Amino acid sequence: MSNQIVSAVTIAGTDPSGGAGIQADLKTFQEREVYGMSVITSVVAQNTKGVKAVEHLPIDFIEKQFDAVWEDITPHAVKTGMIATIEMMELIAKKLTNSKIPFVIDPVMIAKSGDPLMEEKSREVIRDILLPLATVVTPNVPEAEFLVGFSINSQKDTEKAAKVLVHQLGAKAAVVKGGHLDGDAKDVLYDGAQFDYFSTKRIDTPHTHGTGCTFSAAITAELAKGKSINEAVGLGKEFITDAIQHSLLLGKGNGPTNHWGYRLKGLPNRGEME
Ligand SMILES: Nc1ncnc2c1ncn2[C@@H]1O[C@H](COP(=O)(O)OP(=O)(O)OP(=O)(O)O)[C@@H](O)[C@H]1O
Ligand SMILES: Cc1ncc(COP(=O)(O)O)c(N)n1
Repeated sequence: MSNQIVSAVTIAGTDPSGGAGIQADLKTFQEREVYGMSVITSVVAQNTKGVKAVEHLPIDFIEKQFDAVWEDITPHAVKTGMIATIEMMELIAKKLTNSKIPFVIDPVMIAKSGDPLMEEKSREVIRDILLPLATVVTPNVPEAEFLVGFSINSQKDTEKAAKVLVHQLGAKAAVVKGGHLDGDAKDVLYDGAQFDYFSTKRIDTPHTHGTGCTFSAAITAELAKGKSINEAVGLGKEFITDAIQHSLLLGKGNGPTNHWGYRLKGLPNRGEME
């Protein structure tokens, strides 16, 4: 194995309580042995109970962070999470249009707490200007429904949505996550040629704050290492499952996942130990 250091950057909002956003992404990169960097779009006062306030950083300052990373340490992959405004999306499109590195888009729209994280008028813009640049887009069901314009109630709908995300909206591959559907936690990957299914038993827990961020960051880290899309999604799925299985029982609301959960594989979780 070469000793080249693999790096990745996340462009997203913050979570001072550590479970979602930039903080979850950086913890995930670290656990995957990828050097993590970040460009902050919005500072969010939030915790496991919900969002209290949001401040967007000025566009020129977001651009300065972007340039500070890229002029110094070229990342091997990039992901976006919370991008609230049209101006932010236009900046990211300008910066990544000719980029050759894998680009994972987690099209974060509404937090699990129900608080909006993307302005409503921006939703069409992420679809129109960023999706065509994506190596992988990872919507949950409500986000996919908005992007494709029809409701998703079955696996057939999920597959149809994944095809639209690729063939009509221009992503190279799409993972439509089943976290919000009933039954097993089944995610559908479509890469333009075939479907692959990543399914686990649903873990009965309220502690799923930041699951989407963590999953997409793990996929980004594996793409940064040169893994194929299929391998990266499979490894990301294992990582998020262990992180949910061994969640830390922290906070007064929907608690965070455990980014070192994979190291506890096979051991009793904290709930079972009490
Ligand atoms: N209770 C659960 N048990 C097992 N896996 C789950 C559970 N909830 C979510 N997942 C998995 O976690 C990953 C993230 O999916 P989810 O649908 O929760 O994303 P999300 O809604 O975008 O997350 P968030 O907005 O909280 O960051 C997917 O692989 C999904 O299948
Ligand atoms: C900055 C930021 N990005 C993403 C999420 C989504 O996570 P969740 O839906 O679990 O609240 C979040 N809460 N905050």
